[in-house]
Amino acid sequence: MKVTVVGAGAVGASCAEYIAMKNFASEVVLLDIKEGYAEGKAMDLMQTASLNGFDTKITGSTNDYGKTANSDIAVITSGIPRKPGMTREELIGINAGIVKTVATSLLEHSPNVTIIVVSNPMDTMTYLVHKATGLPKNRIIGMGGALDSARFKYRLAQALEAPISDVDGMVIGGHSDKGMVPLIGHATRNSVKVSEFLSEEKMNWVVEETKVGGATLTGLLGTSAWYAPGAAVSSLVQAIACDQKKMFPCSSLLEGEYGLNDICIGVPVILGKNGIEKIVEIELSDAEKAKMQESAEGVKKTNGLLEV
Ligand SMILES: NC(=O)c1ccc[n+]([C@@H]2O[C@H](COP(=O)([O-])OP(=O)(O)OC[C@H]3O[C@@H](n4cnc5c(N)ncnc54)[C@H](O)[C@@H]3O)[C@@H](O)[C@H]2O)c1
Ligand SMILES: O=C(O)C[C@H](O)C(=O)O
Repeated sequence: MKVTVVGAGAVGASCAEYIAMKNFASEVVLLDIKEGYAEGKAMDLMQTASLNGFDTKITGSTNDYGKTANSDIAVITSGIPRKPGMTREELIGINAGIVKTVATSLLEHSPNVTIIVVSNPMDTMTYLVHKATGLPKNRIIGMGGALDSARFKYRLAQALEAPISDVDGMVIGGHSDKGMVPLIGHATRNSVKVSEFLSEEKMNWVVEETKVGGATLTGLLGTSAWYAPGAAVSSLVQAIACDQKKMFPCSSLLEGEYGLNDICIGVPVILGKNGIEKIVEIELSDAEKAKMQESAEGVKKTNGLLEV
C-alpha cells in the first residue's frame, strides 16, 4: 500500500507521521514544492522508526511526481493555511490553483489513485478536484467532518465531565465556521442521548465551540491546527487501505442525497477499499435539514468563485 502526501508542512507531516505510526502502509511519499523540505521531513520521520516501532518507508520528494508513481491513496494538504481573523474561504484565491495542479499531476502518475482533499476551503477544493480530474466520485474524498466530529466529542466530553470514550457524535455539513452542523440531537453518552444529561444552554455551548474549533486553535497557534487534522486524515487512509468499512462524515459529491445536487459537502459515508462505498442517508429533523440546506448554500457560493 503506497500513500502519497502532497504538502510536507504542518498537516502533511503530521499525517505522514500518524500513518507510519499505525504501520499499515508499505511506503509514504511526502512531496513538497520547497527544495529539500520533504526530504528533510522524511529523513527526520524515518529516524523515529526504530524508536516508535514502525516499518513504513517514508520518502521525500521535491516536486518530483515520478516518486509518487502508482500510489493507491494520495492526500492533498498543499496550500496556505489561514491566520487569526481569516475564514477558510479567503484561501481560495491561492489554494485553488495549487490544488488543481497537484491533483492533475498525481493522476498522471497514479491512474488508480483515491484522493483525499484537505486543503481549504476543503468542500470547494474537493469539488474542484472532481471538475479537474473527472475521477469517479467514490475516489475523491474531502476530509473535514472526521476532524469536526473529533472536536465535537472533545467538547461533549468536557460538558458531560465524562471520558471521551463514553461519547459519540457526528458533524455533517460544510467544513466552515458557519456551515458545520453538529448533530447534537443524535449525540450519545453510552447510547443515552446527551439531552438526558445536559441543559439546553450547555448543548448550545458544545455546538458553538465545535463550529469555531478551527478558528479557536488558529487564534491560539497563529496558524491552523495540525495534530488532530493529521490524525483524522490517517484514520480515513487506514479505513481505505485496510478495507475497514468504517463510517465517517466526509465531503462527497452528492447526486440527490439529502436533497442536494452538484455539490461536495460533509455527509456520513462508508469507507473501504473502493473509497466511498456508500453514502449513508440518516433521518434529520426539520431544523437539521434547514441547517444542512443553509450550509449547502454557503458552499455553493464559494464554489461559484472557482474558475473551472
Ligand atoms: N480540511 C481540514 O480539516 C484541514 C485541517 C487543517 C488544515 N487544513 C488546510 O490544509 C492546508 C495546509 O495546512 P498546513 O498547516 O499544513 O500549512 P503549511 O503551510 O504548514 O504547509 C503547506 C505546505 O504546502 C506546500 N506547498 C505549497 N504549494 C505546493 C505545491 N504546488 N506543491 C506541493 N506543495 C506545495 C508548502 O511548501 C507547505 O510546505 C491549508 O490549506 C489548511 O487550511 C485543512
Ligand atoms: O481552521 C482551519 O483553518 C484549518 C482546518 O480547517 C481546521 O479545522 O483545523
